[in-house]
Amino acid sequence: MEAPPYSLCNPMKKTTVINRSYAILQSIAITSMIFYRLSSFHHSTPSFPLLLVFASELILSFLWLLGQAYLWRPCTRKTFPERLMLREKTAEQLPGIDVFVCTADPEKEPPLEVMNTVLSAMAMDYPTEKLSVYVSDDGGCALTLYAMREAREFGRYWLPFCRRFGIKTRCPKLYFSRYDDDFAGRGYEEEKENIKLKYKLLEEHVKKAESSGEILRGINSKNHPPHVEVIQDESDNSTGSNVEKMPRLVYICREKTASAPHHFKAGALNVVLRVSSMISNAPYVLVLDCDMRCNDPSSAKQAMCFHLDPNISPNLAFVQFPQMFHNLSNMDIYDGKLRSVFSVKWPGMDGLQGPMLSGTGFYIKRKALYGDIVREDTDFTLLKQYLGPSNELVKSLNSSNNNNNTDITSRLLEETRLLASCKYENESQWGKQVGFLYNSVIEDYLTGFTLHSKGWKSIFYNPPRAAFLGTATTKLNDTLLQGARWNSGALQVTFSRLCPLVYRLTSRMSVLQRMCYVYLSFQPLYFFPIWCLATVPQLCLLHAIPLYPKASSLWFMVFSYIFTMSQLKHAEEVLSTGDPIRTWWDEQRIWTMKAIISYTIGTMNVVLKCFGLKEANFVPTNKVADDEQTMFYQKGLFNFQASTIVLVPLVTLITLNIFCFIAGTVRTIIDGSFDAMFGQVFISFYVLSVHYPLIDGMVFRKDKGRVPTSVTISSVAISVSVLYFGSLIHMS
Ligand SMILES: O=c1ccn([C@@H]2O[C@H](COP(=O)(O)OP(=O)(O)O[C@H]3O[C@H](CO)[C@@H](O)[C@H](O)[C@H]3O)[C@@H](O)[C@H]2O)c(=O)[nH]1
Ligand SMILES: [Mn+2]
Repeated sequence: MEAPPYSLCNPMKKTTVINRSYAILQSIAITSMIFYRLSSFHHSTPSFPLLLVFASELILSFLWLLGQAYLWRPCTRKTFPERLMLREKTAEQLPGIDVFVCTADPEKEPPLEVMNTVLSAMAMDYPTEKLSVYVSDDGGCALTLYAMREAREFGRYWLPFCRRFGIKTRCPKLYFSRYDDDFAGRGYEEEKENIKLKYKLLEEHVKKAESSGEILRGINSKNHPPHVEVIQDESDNSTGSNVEKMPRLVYICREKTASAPHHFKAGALNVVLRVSSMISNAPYVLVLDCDMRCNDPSSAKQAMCFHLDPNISPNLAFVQFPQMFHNLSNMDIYDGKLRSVFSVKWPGMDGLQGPMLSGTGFYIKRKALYGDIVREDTDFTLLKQYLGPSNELVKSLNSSNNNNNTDITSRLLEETRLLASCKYENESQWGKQVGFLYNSVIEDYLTGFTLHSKGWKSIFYNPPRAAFLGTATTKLNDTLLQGARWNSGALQVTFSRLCPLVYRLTSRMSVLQRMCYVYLSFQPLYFFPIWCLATVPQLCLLHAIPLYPKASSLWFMVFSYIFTMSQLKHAEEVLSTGDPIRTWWDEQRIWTMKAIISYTIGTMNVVLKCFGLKEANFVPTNKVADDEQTMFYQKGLFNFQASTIVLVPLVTLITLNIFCFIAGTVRTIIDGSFDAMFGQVFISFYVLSVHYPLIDGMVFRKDKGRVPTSVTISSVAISVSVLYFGSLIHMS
């Protein structure tokens, strides 16, 4: 009899039926709409506004069509780590895992938080000698290094405590804030108090070091030599059997100079990839952002249920866990949890070739990152052309150094300085064909895409207990600017030779899988239809130019069917992922805001970059919560303390819609043209009701989070000019 598998994959049958029926009916409706538009053009030459609206409809339809790929074949998975442990029997047989934790900015990413992430990773439920944790510090900050040393010392108490009492929340800060483990064994209470005191002390140490400022003097985050340090303390040298074994902890600060490009996170990850190959060279790598604490110590074993399954493993590149967050409010007005990505799109792709790489929370096969070139028969010199000048690195490819050599020779440590230097990658294929790719600030998307195009598969695993918990953006400004960075990254890919629409068309990637990739890289294009639909029908309403069929006509049914069904589908999706119906409405709003701000800024950045007017940039998101901002977010209130570039367009559009709605409706009533203008009245009504919080912020709110009066005034001024120019167009 065949042994039971380590994991199961269940197709979501009911969802599939709903999704496909919706897709088919909606395609018929969309085709009819396009037919209606084209045949109406046949009768009379279309006006400019009508052309804009039609172009918008075409773009929306194109993106809609691509989006259906995510819904075609969704599935869910289950793992059985106990079976794995039973079969692999001893810890010896488990493969090594190297955990990479990236940090870049000690102000936005406080070392205390990084330390918590590192501790949670070191405390994972995995054989100690098979686990190494590497911290990549792009900030070159001595405080971070100091915090890592302190963390390791604290780990001596923390790790045994977690193991002894089977604590599930292994991130100290989270644990002390919620104590949700229902353990009450002998000695637990006492130990808990004990360890809590130690943790407080640790926090104090780090805070003191920070406030003394001593440690931060002379640090330059853009210019510093490489520094690799295997963190050790006295107990490491003692051989007593009562000394708790600890996973290895390595601090890496790569060299940076102002003149050499450092390629942001991808560059950092590639350095760690090389350096770790000298030290532990584990066959699997877990990548974590500095705020992504491990929340379930068993995630490594869960991932191994796939990586060690002989039926799945040969072409499996990575197992992606969803990003989840510890600081979400019940009223997540900014969609900080990225619901549609991790509850709909990724499970959908899981039924195809697998989810996209999502930056953090994935277990990836080291070999997959080294690229096709790494085969046994590849010539040594060719390998060096790919991997750069280090012989040691090339040698490491075929050695399965399983992380149990405790002392790393000084020669290898010296080699790591070379591997972490700026010039190392010159004339190699790092970032082009090897490691994490550089063409875009969304290195994850791009790297995952090329892996899939080479035939690798991936798996999405969403376990009952969140495996990792990060910090979600809880400010309007942060959310929209983060979205702008992602979307300029996406568009960078669209405009490059790696554009998923055309790259390696003959590869083994399925059409549906490709559609998913194309969707994300073309998504910034939403900016065009959304801007158009937020202005053109409204201005035309004001000037009594009808853009839609009469409400009483049959063709109007087509338009209202498309709109209603897409809303119902969205609502159905929200409810089926277990969210309240309010989320549907909130998502409508934040999605439009993203289209207006993030997609637009994202597109502008890429255009400016094409003309050499702007450099690609990766400004890390803020991970420090201030009380005021958290208060607004927790209450589900928008915080309009945001930069002008974010606020002015939004407020201007709302002002414009208010004006057009009121004046336009009055006019249609006087003219008696309600039948012809109903569609447009409805659109502006819809815009205003979805974005009511903006009106509230402009007119009624008195608190600090309201829309600043200066913004309202300038926005009113801009909308008046738009109205004026709008009427000029009409006259021409
Ligand atoms: O020059 C840099 C810039 C950033 N980072 C690190 O990259 C991580 C992600 O940065 P963050 O500011 O948190 O960006 P997010 O937009 O929240 O990140 C999401 O989007 C990124 C780009 O797609 C992915 O890499 C991330 O994993 C994903 O969580 C953080 O740990 C940073 O420290 C570096 O190491 N070096
Ligand atoms: Mn982040």
